[in-house]
Amino acid sequence: QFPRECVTPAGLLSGQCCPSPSGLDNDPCGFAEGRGECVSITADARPHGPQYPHDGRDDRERWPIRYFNRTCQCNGNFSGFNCGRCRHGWTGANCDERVSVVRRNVMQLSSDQKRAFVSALDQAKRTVHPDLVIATRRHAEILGPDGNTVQFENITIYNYFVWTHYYSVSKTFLGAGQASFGGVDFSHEGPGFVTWHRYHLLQLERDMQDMLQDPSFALPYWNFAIGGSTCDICTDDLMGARSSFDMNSLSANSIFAQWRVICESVEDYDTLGTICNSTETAPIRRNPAGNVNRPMVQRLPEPQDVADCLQVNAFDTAPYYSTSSESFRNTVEGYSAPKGNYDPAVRSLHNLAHLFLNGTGGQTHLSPNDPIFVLLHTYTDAIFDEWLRRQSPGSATYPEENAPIGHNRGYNMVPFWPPVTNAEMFVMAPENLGYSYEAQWPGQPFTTTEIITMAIVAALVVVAVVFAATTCAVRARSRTEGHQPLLSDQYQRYDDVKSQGSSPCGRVLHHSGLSVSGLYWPHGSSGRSVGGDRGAESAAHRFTVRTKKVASRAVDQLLSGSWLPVRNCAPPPVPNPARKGLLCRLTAMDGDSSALPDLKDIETKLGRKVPDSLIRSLVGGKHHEKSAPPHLSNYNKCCANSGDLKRLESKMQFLKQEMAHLRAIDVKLMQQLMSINEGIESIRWIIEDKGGAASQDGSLTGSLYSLSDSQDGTSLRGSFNSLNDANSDDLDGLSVGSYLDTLAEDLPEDPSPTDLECFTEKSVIDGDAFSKSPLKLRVESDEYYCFG
Ligand SMILES: O=C(O)c1cc2cc(O)c(O)cc2[nH]1
Repeated sequence: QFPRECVTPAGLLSGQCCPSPSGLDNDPCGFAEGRGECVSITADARPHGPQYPHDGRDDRERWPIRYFNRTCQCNGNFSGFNCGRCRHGWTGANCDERVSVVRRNVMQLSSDQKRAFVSALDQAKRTVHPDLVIATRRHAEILGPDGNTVQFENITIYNYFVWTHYYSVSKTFLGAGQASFGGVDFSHEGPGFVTWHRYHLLQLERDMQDMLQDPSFALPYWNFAIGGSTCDICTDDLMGARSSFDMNSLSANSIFAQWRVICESVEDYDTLGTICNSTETAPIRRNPAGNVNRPMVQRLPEPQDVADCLQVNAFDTAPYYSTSSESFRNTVEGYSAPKGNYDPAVRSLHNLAHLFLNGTGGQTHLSPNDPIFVLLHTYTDAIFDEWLRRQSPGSATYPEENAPIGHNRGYNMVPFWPPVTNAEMFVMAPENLGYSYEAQWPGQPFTTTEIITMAIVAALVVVAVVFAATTCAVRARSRTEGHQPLLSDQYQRYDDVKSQGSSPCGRVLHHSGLSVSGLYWPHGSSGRSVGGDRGAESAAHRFTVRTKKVASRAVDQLLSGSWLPVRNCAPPPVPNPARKGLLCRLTAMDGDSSALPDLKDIETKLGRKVPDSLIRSLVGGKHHEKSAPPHLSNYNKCCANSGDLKRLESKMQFLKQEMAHLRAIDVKLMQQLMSINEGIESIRWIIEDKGGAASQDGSLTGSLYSLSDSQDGTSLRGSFNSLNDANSDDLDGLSVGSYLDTLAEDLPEDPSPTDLECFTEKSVIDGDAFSKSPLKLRVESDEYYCFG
């Protein structure tokens, strides 16, 4: 906590700690070289939160004024208790060269790197700190019984790391015979949690760099958010496996089995007012996932917890304590649920990782004794740094006052020396502190902008698909019509195609209303709105509902190949044999020319030619397929009779009906186009409104997948259902990619028309769901599209 050279009786009495980096007298803080000067310490005097009601009783109040009130203030990038070194991130004789280290995932280190790291920790555990010593008595007793024997002692680099943590969390001693006050914590349960531990790690890293004489040494991190109940770093090449003999101990093959903890005598500290010293006692205890009394701490945090936590925007919220809700700090610390809501029963992220260790690492006054602490906290710091990177908060984001004692922005963090405030650590590490993390962050839900972009792209795809399908259908129809005038031509039903045995899809086509209806969006049928609200639909809601319907059916139909029949099932182009040949055939029917109409006469009356298809149909009706090619001259021999004329009239009547039906289909097509247009308008509405359905949940899950649909007809491979089920949306939380993966897995590689036909019949037509579905009506209606 304090430089060795400052803790003399004279130094303590003077309250000044301004050593010289060169060891020269009268050169405090390297003043002669322009490094720094000795100045009065500014201690935070702003009000702290109500948690601590014992002002004046604790040595840590207004740190470090109780011990020293003057320190070195260093110029430029000079730093350290005597301005003899550089600020973090700088190096060189003049501290004007940038330097940075990379903290990496400990699991991804090579065997040699792991060995080097473990060895470095062990060396730190055995190497006396070169500069700092620790107080072993409270300030009131710091000069010893004789008033001249300072109560400080040396401590190793690693134990100093342990001790500082202990000192920051220890209770306030209120006097012999009185219970110590535990409602105080200078490094936890407040905004300073992240800044305090950041500096704590920086100091250890720097001390180890000096010890190793390796400025590139970087502390690795443990990604503890891996879920499950396995401690992956608890192996003998890293932090120590479990002992085969004692499940609470470390394997004898681990170097850490030799370590002994400090600061265990918490009873003494609290009742006698003593302070932890450097005396090592018992081995480390650890039993990962072994707390049988608390199932909640038997599993590590999940990756999603980190993603969720990073989505919490506010750094901290009043009362800036362990009860804060919607606070990033309280969430990463682990007193809130990962999404930020405070729940006293919850332990998540950092806290959960501590408690998971279930032993030395799970008790605040002891936890750094387990070296896992280092890795656990570097990862916590990495999350903090990622949050800083995403949010780019100004210093004002950090509360200036009313945080628990020790946690205000300007408070000097206890018990570090030289004084360093929380604010100084509330900065992005790569730019300001000379280190960065090589880390990948779990996927996050989509931002509003991303959702809008995806909605637009999805809508455009749907529009393109619908247009393509429509064009295809129209082309197929026009091919059928052979570019002949509708009124005078036989319009060939797809049923006919099937009956001619030309397409196995014929039956499917007959039931095509199922999917054709899916392309229509009657206002009255959009049914349930999000969350079951049956109130008036907003434009955004209509858009999302429709986007979902169309997208789901488009995906279903495209993936199942049921749109392919637009190509496959379109009636094959009617061969266009020479008209002359056809007429000849008419006259060659067993010589029964009286059975045939006088087509030429009819043509004259109508003022136009009799369509080929009609002629063909007349020929077919007579079943004279094998007739020899007739000659046109024979045609003139044909005589009309009234029976034929009646047949012709009824044919024409039928054609008129068909025409009317076709017009109805054209109207429906127009309706589709209008609906698409409406969808586009809705998108525009969302973009202009900036709120809308897309931001209701702030995620794709919320805006696209939680859509509802009143139409719950069964669909091919069930994908229709999963997209449309209003009440149990199985897709919540799934990505589009994984949903499509699922679809793709479900589908046969090459769905044949026969598959489709069978499926349509069994699952759709006969199924109970179908009989209840409003789609049934459409299935029964005549449609000419091939949407299966
Ligand atoms: O109970 C907790 O939430 C808990 C335990 C524990 C131990 C530790 O060393 C910490 O730094 C935090 C902490 N929280």
